[in-house]
Amino acid sequence: MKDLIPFLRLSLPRLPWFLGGLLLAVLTVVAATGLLALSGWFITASALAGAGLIIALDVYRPAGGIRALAVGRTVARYAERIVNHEAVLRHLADLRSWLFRALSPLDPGTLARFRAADLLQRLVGDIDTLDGLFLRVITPTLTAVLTLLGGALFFGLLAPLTVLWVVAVLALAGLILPAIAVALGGRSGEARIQAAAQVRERTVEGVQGLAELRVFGALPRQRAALAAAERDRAEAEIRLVRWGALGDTAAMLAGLGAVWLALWLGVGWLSQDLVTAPIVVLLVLATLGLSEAVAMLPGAYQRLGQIRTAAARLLEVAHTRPSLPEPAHPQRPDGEGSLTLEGIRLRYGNDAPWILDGVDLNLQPGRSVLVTGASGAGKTSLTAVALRLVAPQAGEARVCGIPVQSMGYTDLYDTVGVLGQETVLFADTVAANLRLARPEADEEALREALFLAGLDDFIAALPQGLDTAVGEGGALVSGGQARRLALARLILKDAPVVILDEPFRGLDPATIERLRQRLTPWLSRRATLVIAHEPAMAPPCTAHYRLQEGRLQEMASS
Ligand SMILES: Nc1ncnc2c1ncn2[C@@H]1O[C@H](COP(=O)(O)OP(=O)(O)OP(=O)(O)O)[C@@H](O)[C@H]1O
Repeated sequence: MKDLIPFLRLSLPRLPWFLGGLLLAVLTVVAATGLLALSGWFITASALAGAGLIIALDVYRPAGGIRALAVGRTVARYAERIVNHEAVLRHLADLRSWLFRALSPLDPGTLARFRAADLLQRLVGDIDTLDGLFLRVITPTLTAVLTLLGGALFFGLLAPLTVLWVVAVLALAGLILPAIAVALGGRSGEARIQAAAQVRERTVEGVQGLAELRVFGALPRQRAALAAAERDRAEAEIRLVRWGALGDTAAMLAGLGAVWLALWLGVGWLSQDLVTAPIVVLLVLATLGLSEAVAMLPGAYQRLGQIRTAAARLLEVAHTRPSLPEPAHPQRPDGEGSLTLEGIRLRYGNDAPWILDGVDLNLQPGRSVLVTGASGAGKTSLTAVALRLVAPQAGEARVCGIPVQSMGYTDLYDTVGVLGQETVLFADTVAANLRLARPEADEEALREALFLAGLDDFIAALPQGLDTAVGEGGALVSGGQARRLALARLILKDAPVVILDEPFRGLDPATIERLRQRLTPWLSRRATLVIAHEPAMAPPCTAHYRLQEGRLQEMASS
């Protein structure tokens, strides 16, 4: 149950909404019960008055009460639905931004522990499951407790105290049945959540890799795996529904038991002249109304298993810490941008070979260094050290003279601009994708950046120009254009230190030559590290090193 406590704490900002919803839920049950009881009392009293057994009967007040309760019940039910759903939807939105905030500082290595589709399931499906915590568990439980207490008070005032046995039967059913429901539904609920995650993973991967699956004839296997995951989910769901139906039946039987008890007690008191016949009918029907509050509980608690599993899955993400957390007292960079690496030694695992084995590098404003090397030589790992995405076993990376581990991520990424191997374009316009780097950039700044990235002609030829949509991941532009859009975005950022990892990958020689010329003046004002397989695939640099066996060998410098 302790997995649910953080979510109760997170719901506190929405407490007024939840309390309002609870109040309305109680009002709904009270109005429904009151309507049933008062109608029964009124019909019985009227019948007795008709038979001459009651001499004077005020018909106006009970009739008015019945009308008020009938209208009140409908209005309260409607308002309860609106308020409770508003409360839960706001709370779920809070949870999504809470989880996203927990995810955002995670470095790629830590994030890679979760599969993308699984994260999506946690952000969407698991958070949605938590709506049951308030709508189905907490609010109905408190409603049942409050209405039973109210019922006990009301019964106690009207009839001998032995009537409390009736409430006790309902309260006992409200305790025992949910406990049984939790025990029976727990495993199925957990299985349902795991199976739903499987279904989402298979579906997302299947859609993402559709072309590959089709080309390699693997679609039938993917379909079979998806069908198996769907079967598991359906089986878990059916088990849950079965237990739910059983719980509902048990709750109904307990309610009927309480009604029979009320009738039995009432008839006994009637024969002793302790109560009148209309009051007996009122007690019996009020018991029937109160049993409704208990009837909701088994079904709700039988879903608690999946709510708990979803909560645990969310906490797993929320408790994940980046392997290189933010420093407690970050140092702010000032002065000119520079990047230095000193004695860097890096390997991925204790027994793994050294990828970087004593790397020194010094980048000052106006100095650009090209690092070439074979595939797998460790070039990208070098940039990862500079960006504090991995921690080297020895040595230190400094930006503006400050060790990168002492800098906050925001300051680090404000100072060091990166064009990584993989860049992401959002399903938005060219302008919006560029303004990600500088939201306040005017059109002239956007066009200047596009010119430096060699995209001016391309954009000028588009009917919608800067407002052209690029599609998800840049699907509506070519690979080379997408890469240059990412380059233009980096240029717009105007960071004093720049890392370009294979900036000209996928470009033709003529475009490369144009970019080399345009980028040279821009790069000359900053400290630049360029990674490429060969010098022809990089802008002109002041020094050229080759990364081999974990060390940098100087090839040329000017
Ligand atoms: N997160 C990681 N965990 C384990 N090994 C890794 C990780 N990242 C890189 N490696 C390994 O480190 C070595 C260097 O990888 P890196 O990506 O730095 O090479 P690269 O020179 O950039 O290669 P390429 O030119 O092909 O991009 C490779 O053998 C790679 O498998």
